[in-house]
Amino acid sequence: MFADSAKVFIKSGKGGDGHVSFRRELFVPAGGPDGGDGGKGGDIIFEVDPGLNTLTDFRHVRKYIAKNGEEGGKKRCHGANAENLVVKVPEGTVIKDFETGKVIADMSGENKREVILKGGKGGLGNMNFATPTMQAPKYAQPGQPGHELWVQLELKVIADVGLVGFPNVGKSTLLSRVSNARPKVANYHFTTLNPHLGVVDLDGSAGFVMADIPGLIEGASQGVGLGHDFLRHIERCRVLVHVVDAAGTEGRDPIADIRAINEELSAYNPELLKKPMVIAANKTDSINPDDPDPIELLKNEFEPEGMTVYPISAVSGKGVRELLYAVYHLLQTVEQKPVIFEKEFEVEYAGDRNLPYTVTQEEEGVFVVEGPRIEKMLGYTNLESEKGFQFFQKFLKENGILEDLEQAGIQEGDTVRMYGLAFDYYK
Ligand SMILES: Nc1nc2c(ncn2[C@@H]2O[C@H](COP(=O)(O)OP(=O)(O)OP(=O)(O)O)[C@@H](O)[C@H]2O)c(=O)[nH]1
Repeated sequence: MFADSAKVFIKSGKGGDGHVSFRRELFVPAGGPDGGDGGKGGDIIFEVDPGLNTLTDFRHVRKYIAKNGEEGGKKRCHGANAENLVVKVPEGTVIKDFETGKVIADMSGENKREVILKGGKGGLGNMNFATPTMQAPKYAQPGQPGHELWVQLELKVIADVGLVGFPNVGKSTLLSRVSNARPKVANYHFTTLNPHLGVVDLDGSAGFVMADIPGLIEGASQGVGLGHDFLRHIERCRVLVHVVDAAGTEGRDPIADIRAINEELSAYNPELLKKPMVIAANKTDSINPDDPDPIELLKNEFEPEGMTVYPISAVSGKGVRELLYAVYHLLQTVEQKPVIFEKEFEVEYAGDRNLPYTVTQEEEGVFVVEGPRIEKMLGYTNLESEKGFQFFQKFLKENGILEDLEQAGIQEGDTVRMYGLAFDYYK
């Protein structure tokens, strides 16, 4: 069974307590303190395992608890550090705080391993606390507690091309025809409960990954039906193929269907409409010749908007090759921006709601901050000045992202472009 989301509990280990003890030696009546330090608690680390492609295992094992550090011992013995607990996830797993929904980590691209919860530090043993005035300290530090959190794991399928369309228009049939994927095909709605991936192989050399994004219906952007679960998968596709039932076999109107789907896409994330789209006008084998030609109608409606219409029959295979080559060529034209660093974060606004922002590193030394209200968060800061840069750093620090950015290599003098609703600013 395929699972693309799971809720799990994670907990890092507590640090071992420091030890209180005194040297006991023959003929040395009052030996000094020799209580050792406690060991560090285990971290919770998430790591990408390229062999995994589902979150199914997390439906069975839902608790991941790292071991505690060992207590310090006498004779200055350092307690053992606990082993870190490494949780293996498929590439494309997004880890969110279950309570707040805030993204903690996105295990995609370069990000293959990330410490999600740090184990507690071990406490210092009493050997550390001897001073000239207090030569026999009877206390040691306790180990620091571990951290615990419920996290939501979500798997974003990374496909080059996404098939979108209402149920029963023939998406599964098309995907199974053109790829090695064999999704279930049946004549009832929501046949396909999982997004299916298929590798489309064109003449053995060129190819791409295509996903059947099932269950997209009106209201999906509000979570109706399988709603958000599937819209999420579309975000990373580079090209979208609208599959419609050109024959209108279930009384569907292909033009209205495409408009409705685009509205759902836009309501979920307006950026989705910027992706290149083509139309696969399916079921041409059952078009009623007495009706007005649906292909012509679709062309007149959508080609002026830049969406090319390809008449196909997924069942007979007619027109499918032309569609695939067109999609392949379109993919070549879409520039794939390598994102070096990407982080989502939220900023409290007007005390009662959080606004979402992202920081992206587009290339060496160029960072982009995007969000709804840039001027509110930074004022009219001039980043060129040292003061401006410090202000920006402070802002990033307060929002918990400076550390990540420093790791990604941000430094004074880097370009920071900021895009907001109110104004665009860049140095
Ligand atoms: N006549 C005809 N029927 C087709 C064609 N393509 C698909 N069908 C039929 O349409 C029905 C639905 O096809 P599916 O491939 O399951 O549709 P889907 O869009 O994947 O549907 P969901 O999985 O519910 O989202 C099936 O009965 C198919 O046999 C075609 O080119 N011509």
